[in-house]
Amino acid sequence: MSADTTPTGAAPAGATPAGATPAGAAETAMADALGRIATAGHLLVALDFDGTLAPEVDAPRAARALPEAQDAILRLVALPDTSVALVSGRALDSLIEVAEAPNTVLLVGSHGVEYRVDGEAEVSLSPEEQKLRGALETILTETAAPYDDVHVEEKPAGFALHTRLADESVTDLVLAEARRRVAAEAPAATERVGKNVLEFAVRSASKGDAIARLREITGASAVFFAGDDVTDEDGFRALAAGDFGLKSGHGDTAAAYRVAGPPEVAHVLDDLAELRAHLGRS
Ligand SMILES: O=P(O)(O)OC[C@H]1O[C@H](O[C@H]2O[C@H](CO)[C@@H](O)[C@H](O)[C@H]2O)[C@H](O)[C@@H](O)[C@@H]1O
Repeated sequence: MSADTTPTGAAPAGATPAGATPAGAAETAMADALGRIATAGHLLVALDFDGTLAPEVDAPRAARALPEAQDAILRLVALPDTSVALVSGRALDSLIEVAEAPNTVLLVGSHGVEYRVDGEAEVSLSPEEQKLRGALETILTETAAPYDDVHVEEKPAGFALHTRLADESVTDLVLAEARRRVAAEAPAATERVGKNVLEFAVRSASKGDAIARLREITGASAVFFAGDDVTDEDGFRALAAGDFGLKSGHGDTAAAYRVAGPPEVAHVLDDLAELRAHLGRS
């Protein structure tokens, strides 16, 4: 395998393998597992976007998948009995803008709230959800307003507070104030924590729900899922025996395998596309 793995260990999905296995053994175990999943009867390749396909950048609209990752996705989605899905925390419109993916790639936005699976997607909120979303908008825009380096991202079912550009003391203040007001004024909201982002939403769907739904829609016999952030852990926990979970970067994880970041994820996808194109399927 050409992927430059940072071997934090290999273990069944659901385990936390960090540091459990010597470097060479982990790399071999990962190569073996990739070889096995490449032969799945119907393979679903589900991929997080930011921090997995695309390196992190300060402006969310500027994020793009690495060219090698984009190329591997196009090769995978062109293979028979192979589905590719992007499973992102971004609003679907934002994902469509940055991912530049063909229509054959399935898209899941807002951590499992929005789907582009068969035609146009639309999120229709109930009156109660609209009211809750309105309360969240007020709370988060008022909380961010005093700070130039904090911005609010609008999503169909919620809002995200971005603090990447703020210093630590401002970040601490803003997050505490947002949580205090949401607890008091919008307690039904779902909180999601990510890298320099705190989101509140009116729906509690997760990437685990998305993996389960995509597995059903595609009829996949095995799932490959790669992600980097806290919310991707729901996706890793939805994997089963015979699936393949790949963590991008540092942090505790339920994924069985880990690489250093987006360039290494792209190498693994390249290997997977190559293997699946040339191996028979089971
Ligand atoms: O599930 P993902 O596809 O990983 O989306 C998670 C969040 O990604 C975006 O924010 C993150 O990436 C930005 C661009 O690199 C970065 O500036 C920000 O600090 C990160 O949190 C997106 O803006 C969010 O809506 C997603 O929830």
